[in-house]
Amino acid sequence: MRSKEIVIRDVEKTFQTRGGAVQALSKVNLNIEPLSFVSVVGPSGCGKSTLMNLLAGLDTPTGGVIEIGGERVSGAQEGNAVVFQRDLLLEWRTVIANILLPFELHGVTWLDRKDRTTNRQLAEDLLRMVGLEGFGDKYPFELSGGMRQRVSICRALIQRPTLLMMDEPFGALDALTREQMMYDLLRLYDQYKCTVVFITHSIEEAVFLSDRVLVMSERPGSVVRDIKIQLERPRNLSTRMDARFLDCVKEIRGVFQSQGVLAEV
Ligand SMILES: Nc1ncnc2c1ncn2[C@@H]1O[C@H](COP(=O)(O)OP(=O)(O)OP(=O)(O)O)[C@@H](O)[C@H]1O
Repeated sequence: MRSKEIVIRDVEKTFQTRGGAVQALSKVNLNIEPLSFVSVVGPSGCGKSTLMNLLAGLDTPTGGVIEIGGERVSGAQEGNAVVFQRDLLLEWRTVIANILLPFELHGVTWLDRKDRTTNRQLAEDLLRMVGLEGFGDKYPFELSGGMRQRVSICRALIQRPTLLMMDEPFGALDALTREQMMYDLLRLYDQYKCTVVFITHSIEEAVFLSDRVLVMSERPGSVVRDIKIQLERPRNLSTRMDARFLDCVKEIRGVFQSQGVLAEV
């Protein structure tokens, strides 16, 4: 399956809570090109996860429409994969069995010997790509936080998604692991080409990874700046010293400062 254009038109989301209505999103308008890597940054609580949940079909907008390849999103769609901040691995399954879970959920028979061999090979290839060769028979509790998140990324990619959505996937990791995960993710993106929508609090991470960074306002969130990142790929350590990288980071900081989200002491 091929990645398709995403169109988000006048999308709004209001939650009805016991304390009253909470408007999370206000008139979000966006087009996302197939195969692009788009990051979303914004202040805490501005509606980033809400937007991703709507895109993933895990919730429905209270206004506007989201279309993927011209079809209105209504419910989880084939070809979509989501990685959350918490890895959500099943503790009683080995690493390989966790990665192969989507096949079982989609009804591919576990007993089919040929599928089983091919899929296991795919899982092992992915593990090798994220530096976890030989860890297939371990259990999640035997892995570090970074290793666990690598496994959950493998589980998403084994489905060969056309749209990969990642909600703060490195948010719970230490700084060094987080940096390594960025390099790993770019390698995987290069190999497993698909559209990526990536939510992060880190401006540097967003600029380093993306073709485009969308900056959201405070709640009710909407897109207040759409920045094209014109840094060639493959990106590496020296990209982070590039004047254009630093300019983009500065521009995004400037947006937050002008909104009063970031203040200097
Ligand atoms: N299911 C829900 N019911 C009620 N309110 C909700 C629900 N989900 C989110 N909200 C509210 O919507 C707003 C946006 O939440 P959301 O989680 O999308 O923000 P976010 O930008 O992802 O935040 P963070 O960066 O802190 O993770 C918040 O005020 C939140 O309290």
